[in-house]
Amino acid sequence: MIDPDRFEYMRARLKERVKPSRYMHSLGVSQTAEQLARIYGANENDAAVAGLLHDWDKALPASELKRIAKKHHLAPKTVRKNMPGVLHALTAPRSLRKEFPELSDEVLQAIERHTCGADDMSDLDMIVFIADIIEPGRTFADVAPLRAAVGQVDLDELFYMAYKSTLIYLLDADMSIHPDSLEVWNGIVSQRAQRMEARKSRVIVIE
Ligand SMILES: Nc1ncnc2c1ncn2[C@@H]1O[C@H](COP(=O)(O)OP(=O)(O)O)[C@@H](O)[C@H]1O
Repeated sequence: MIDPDRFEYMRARLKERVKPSRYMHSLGVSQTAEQLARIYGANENDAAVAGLLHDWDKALPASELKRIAKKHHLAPKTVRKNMPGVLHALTAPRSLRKEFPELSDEVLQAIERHTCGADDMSDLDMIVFIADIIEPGRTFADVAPLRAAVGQVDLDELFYMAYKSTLIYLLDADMSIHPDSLEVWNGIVSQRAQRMEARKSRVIVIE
């Protein structure tokens, strides 16, 4: 359980660090992640904190993000050069660990994975990833079906929908895609196929 005063302190520190619109987005992600955690049975405090701090390094200049990523081997050269937008997620755990030593590995991992995901996402990882996309301030064209699916589909399915919409967005915008994302996507679709298959065989048994 996080101490409310500590949460307030984190909020205040974030407010000093990012621009107002990013701060509002972070509050939205925090609240949405907390709601998702309540609905899907994850730790609500962890979700609120990870959501709040997920964009901690977002305001750092690209040159600084690239320097940190290079120094600590966080991303290959092609990612540092062509997709600097993903670097803030990879660098944040390092600075957050120094700033707030009480943050758990689970929370830091969810922050690290909020942009590109990973092939073994925890429930908390998925919750923060999804909350980043559907928080109330987001106005993407295809955000409505994602919001409508909350609580109607299981968390894996919601993550599948959110990841797919991110990839479609990147393709539509002619943006580079992190090379690991294809592997993540392949894992998502193969696990989904297995879930569908398992569901089908359960239905046959009942019939
Ligand atoms: N898998 C990916 N490969 C490359 N770029 C990505 C990927 N996912 C997101 N991005 C880009 O990285 C940037 C930061 O992503 P993110 O932190 O999720 O979004 P935002 O800054 O809107 O909160 C965005 O410009 C986004 O388009």
